Amino acid sequence: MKVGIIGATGYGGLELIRLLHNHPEVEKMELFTSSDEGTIFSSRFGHLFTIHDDSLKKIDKDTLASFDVVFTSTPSGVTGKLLPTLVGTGPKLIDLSGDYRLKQPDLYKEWYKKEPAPFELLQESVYGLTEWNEGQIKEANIIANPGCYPTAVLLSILPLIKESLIDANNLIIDAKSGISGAGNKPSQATHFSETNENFSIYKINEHQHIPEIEQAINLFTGVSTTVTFNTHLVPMNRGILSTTYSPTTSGVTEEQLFECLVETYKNNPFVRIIKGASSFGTNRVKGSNYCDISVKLDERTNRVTIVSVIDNLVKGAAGQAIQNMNVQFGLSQKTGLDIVPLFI
Ligand SMILES: NC(=O)C1=CN([C@@H]2O[C@H](COP(=O)(O)OP(=O)(O)OC[C@H]3O[C@@H](n4cnc5c(N)ncnc54)[C@H](OP(=O)(O)O)[C@@H]3O)[C@@H](O)[C@H]2O)C=CC1
Ligand SMILES: CC(=O)N[C@@H](CCC(=O)OP(=O)(O)O)C(=O)O
Repeated sequence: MKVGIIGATGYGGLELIRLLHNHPEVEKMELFTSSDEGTIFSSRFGHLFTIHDDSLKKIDKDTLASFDVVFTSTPSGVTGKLLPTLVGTGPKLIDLSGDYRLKQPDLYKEWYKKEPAPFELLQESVYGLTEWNEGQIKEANIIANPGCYPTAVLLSILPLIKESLIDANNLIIDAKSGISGAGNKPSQATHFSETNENFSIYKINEHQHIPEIEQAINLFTGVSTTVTFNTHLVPMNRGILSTTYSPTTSGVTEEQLFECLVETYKNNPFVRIIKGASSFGTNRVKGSNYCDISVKLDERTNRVTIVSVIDNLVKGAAGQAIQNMNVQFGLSQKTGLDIVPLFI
């Protein structure tokens, strides 16, 4: 398989390179840039010395036409314009940005404050939450890889909403992320002296992943709802922990909630349901494509606490993108992704 990566110099791109390097079906990998053409990749990223010593190439649709798959890992607003030039030229397109996730252009405009991608391509793109959309992903030419937060949130709550075990009209979702979630471009908000020894909430009630979560709940369960969703920055590099608080439906037990998750994901290698955990952290999944989920019912309040953890750069980005590529090409989902978490 011949694979191209646009945005290879970013955090998502670097993670694609790390994982695809060990993918047995990838024979050739070329890296594309909008700003650093001709630079030897390993001269910029020394950890790839002897692993990827080729130069960065200019983004060019005729060159890209000979690839089997092209990953775009670029800031929002880029692929809305770039992908229309690549659609139909040959490769399968897997976009890691938010540009093709929201079906309604007005929602994208409202939450991303940017111009949306063309309407027809928004309708053609397939939402790449692998465990929930395998059938469509298999046939897709354009995959909108989910956001990092929505991946952690949706995997943990969709089964319980679908089986009406929780009250989908009262969801409070509280999520925390490591700083690599913000990408490699330095900013005031991610400056070391302002993130180290600090813990902050940001984009209060305004996060762009709110409409994505609501759209996906509706797509996969048929339930229309609004959610309270807030995000926090944790002074660590990788990892997302999502905690959802929800009232349960009358009479539901912790065992039923647990069994629902186990049953939903019994054939899905990357979702692990953990029984009776009283503590839970992102080091369970660091560097891997796993999403670990735990549920605990508070019988005093009849509210359930649903916790999930992912590595934002793996299951939240590059890993899930490769999982989707595997589905598209008829490979086992685990191909190239069978990685033991780092833990420390
Ligand atoms: N970081 C994360 O945890 C996650 C990120 N995402 C999304 O994935 C995308 C990539 O994220 P991330 O890797 O963190 O971002 P980064 O900011 O780290 O990297 C983005 C890369 O895109 C390239 N780029 C910038 N502008 C353009 C342009 N106009 N045309 C083509 N390429 C461009 C740059 O490379 P060059 O200058 O070489 O072209 C840059 O290195 C984003 O949309 C992000 O929201 C999704 C899930 C998780
Ligand atoms: C820690 C951090 O800043 N995370 C980013 C996640 C970005 C992302 O995934 O945004 P897209 O929807 O454009 O893909 C954020 O909260 O905006």
